[in-house]
Amino acid sequence: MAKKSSSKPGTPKTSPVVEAKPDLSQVRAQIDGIDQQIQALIAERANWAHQVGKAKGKLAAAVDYYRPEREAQVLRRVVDRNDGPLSDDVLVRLFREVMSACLAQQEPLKIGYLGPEGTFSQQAVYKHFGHSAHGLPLGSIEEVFQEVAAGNADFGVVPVENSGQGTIQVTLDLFLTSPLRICGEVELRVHQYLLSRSGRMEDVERIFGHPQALAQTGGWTRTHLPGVEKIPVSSNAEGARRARSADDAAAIAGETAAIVYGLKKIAGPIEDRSDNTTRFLVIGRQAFPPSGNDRTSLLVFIRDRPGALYGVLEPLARRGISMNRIESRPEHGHKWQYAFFIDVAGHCDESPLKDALDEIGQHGDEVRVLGSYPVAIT
Ligand SMILES: O=C(O)C(=O)C[C@]1(C(=O)O)C=C[C@@H](O)C=C1
Repeated sequence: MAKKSSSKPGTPKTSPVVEAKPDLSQVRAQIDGIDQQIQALIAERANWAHQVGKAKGKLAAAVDYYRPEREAQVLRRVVDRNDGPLSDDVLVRLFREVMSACLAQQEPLKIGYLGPEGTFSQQAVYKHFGHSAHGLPLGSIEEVFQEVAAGNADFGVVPVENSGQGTIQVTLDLFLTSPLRICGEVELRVHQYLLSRSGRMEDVERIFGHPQALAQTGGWTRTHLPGVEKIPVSSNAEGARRARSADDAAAIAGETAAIVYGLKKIAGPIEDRSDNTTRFLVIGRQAFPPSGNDRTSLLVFIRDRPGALYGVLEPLARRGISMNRIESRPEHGHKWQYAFFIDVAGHCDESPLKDALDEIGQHGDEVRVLGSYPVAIT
């Protein structure tokens, strides 16, 4: 949240007086002047960002110029400086767009996501990389992993968990065999809407939606549309696409899908939980240095012996390293053996996490660092 405080150096002396009715043309003249300054400063910033690019030397592609740890530091400073009236979310969004445009001066990043256009994954891509990145809609989460691994996309954005519905297991399972690294996380507040061609609730006899979307809105649909058929599809956007071509069909999807597929809102937001949030991971081919507030995702293969899991967790707990997630999945090709996905605070190159990982490694359990990355900012 934006912090309220008394004015500080740099606060414009021309802030509008609220008591008297201001003169519209005078106020607009002020805004014109400020816009001119902002534009000049953005151009100056873009020139400096170009210099940074040169300072990095001759690199092969856009992906080589991208620095998520630096972007996180810039955005944290934006939040720290914010005295309102705009919220932290809004300011972070604006500054992300500026950095996205600055980076795209070299060449836009190519980001794979679960398509088609209009999915929440696409929203997560633009939330994290800004609109100067080039989104690449793909057919499945597996394809996102494949295209990043093959170098056809610079990064991928894949859903990993929802605050109400839990883990997206297909994503975790792909990490069991993939060489890719986790380079970031994105949290997206998910608002679901009932959408249709006509916008009339009385026309609806069938509802298309991704199984997660149908589950997130189960309470609402049972109350308001009891007995209506629910048809699971591969993505919310696919549901919107199908609803576009039938009078008696509706889709449950986000606002972006409504715009992309030309549907009207019947109702919404209709998610049962008001804090409905999906967490996405950014996957890439390289590791990045610490940003100052990082999280690390570990994949631990534990051999079948007494106290094996304790042996992994104890060195973390002893050093006061907080763990905010642990999840087990059956190991591929090893019946009744489990792999543990563990998220902990800190960066794997820094103490105390580095020391804990060294100690765990000495027990003979296989510990893979899937990635250390900046904690999501707003
Ligand atoms: O600082 C850098 O390394 C830059 O390339 C500049 C900049 C920015 O616009 O601030 C742009 C892209 C990077 O991902 C990080 C930051």
